[in-house]
Amino acid sequence: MSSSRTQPGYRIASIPGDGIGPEVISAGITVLKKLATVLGSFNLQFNHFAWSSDYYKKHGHYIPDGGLEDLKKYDAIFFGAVGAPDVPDHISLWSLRLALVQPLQHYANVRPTRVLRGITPPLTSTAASPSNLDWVIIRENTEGEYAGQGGRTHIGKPWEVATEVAIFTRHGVERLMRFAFETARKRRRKKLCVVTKSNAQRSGLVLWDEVAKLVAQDFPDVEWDKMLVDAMTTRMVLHPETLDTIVATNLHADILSDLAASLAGSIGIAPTSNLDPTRANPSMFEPIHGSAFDLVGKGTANPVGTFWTAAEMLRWLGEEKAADWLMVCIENVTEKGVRTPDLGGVAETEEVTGALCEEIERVCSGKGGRGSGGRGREALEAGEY
Ligand SMILES: NC(=O)c1ccc[n+]([C@@H]2O[C@H](COP(=O)([O-])OP(=O)(O)OC[C@H]3O[C@@H](n4cnc5c(N)ncnc54)[C@H](O)[C@@H]3O)[C@@H](O)[C@H]2O)c1
Ligand SMILES: O=C(O)[C@H](O)[C@@H](O)C(=O)O
Ligand SMILES: [K+]
Ligand SMILES: [Mn+2]
Repeated sequence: MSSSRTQPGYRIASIPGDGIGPEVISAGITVLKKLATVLGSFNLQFNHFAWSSDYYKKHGHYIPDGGLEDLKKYDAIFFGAVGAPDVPDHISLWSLRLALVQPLQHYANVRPTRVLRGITPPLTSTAASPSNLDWVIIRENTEGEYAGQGGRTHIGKPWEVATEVAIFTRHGVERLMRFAFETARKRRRKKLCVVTKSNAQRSGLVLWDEVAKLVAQDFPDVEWDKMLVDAMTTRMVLHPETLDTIVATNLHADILSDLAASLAGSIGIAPTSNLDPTRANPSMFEPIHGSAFDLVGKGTANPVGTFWTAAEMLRWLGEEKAADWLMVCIENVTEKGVRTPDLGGVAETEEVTGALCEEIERVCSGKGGRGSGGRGREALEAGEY
């Protein structure tokens, strides 16, 4: 039997979606294929799903009948973004992204942020420097403010009523808190900050706090504290070194994670994993940003968030070493200064992608090394990463 037959193979469903989604997902697939070819230790097979706002305008739905069942046959989902100027945002988000993460029970949304090598964070006068901004935000991803409970009556009348009810279940909060404490425990500093708003939100977020306190009893080795979400923005900007793992509700973490990405350089660099930690369903991986209508077709979308996302996907699939190597190569490229305009550079998406493929060839095929510019495979194998 040839060795290639014994290699692990992964089936990936790619859903590029809208706007810059297809631009960054195409870049991500190019890089993943290059990495798999150069390493030669695993195979990736991509199948494309054309579910998007254009598809919706033609067919009247984003996900066709049986689509969710089809997706369950894959090992992972590689997602771009959804949202188009001529479809209301609540229709597109609820018909595609939320129509995937909720039924697939992706209850843990994981958003790491750190300052990649070579990137100067925008607020250099504050404490947000590479050595002290290294966080992972855990976002509750299936309930809370995104529970979908609410409605409108007397539409258009002066007495119109609209409700948007946040739902917090003990089950939902507890499984998420456990995931957050476990994440904190695996990190070097073993610190968790529980973000809340239990002064104003006196039911759901009081339950949130109580469950955090209960779960904490099972993690005596994790040092944890609690922070109101408004004050948290200040702490993130002025005292980033006091934070490590952060857990917050669906909406709070959505907002805080865009702030985190920008403090580290740009919304264009940060990844997202939508995880079903039970592994009953395939998990979904996407850059943190949306479809960015303003950038479509310009060729300047930053693909780094998607590359980092690709590394997170490989890690979840069990390809830890490949994930580490990919991160080394990504940071060699950012350090070399091949950057898109959001990071102050002049490179286009394709140039960054090409530079990363070259770096993968150089580092991962064993040609790289300490003497040849960026860091290489030897350094990685010596445990320097
Ligand atoms: N997960 C998702 O699919 C997702 C996430 C966020 C927003 N959206 C949707 O995307 C649409 C646009 O939303 P928005 O403008 O609020 O958020 P956005 O993330 O699309 O863009 C916000 C800003 O960041 C910039 N930006 C985003 N990605 C970038 C990249 N890769 N490189 C460089 N700059 C980048 C954009 O140019 C824009 O100025 C809406 O329809 C929204 O609902 C979808
Ligand atoms: O899906 C959402 O909550 C957001 O609107 C989007 O911004 C995201 O972060 O995925
Ligand atoms: K996205
Ligand atoms: Mn968001």
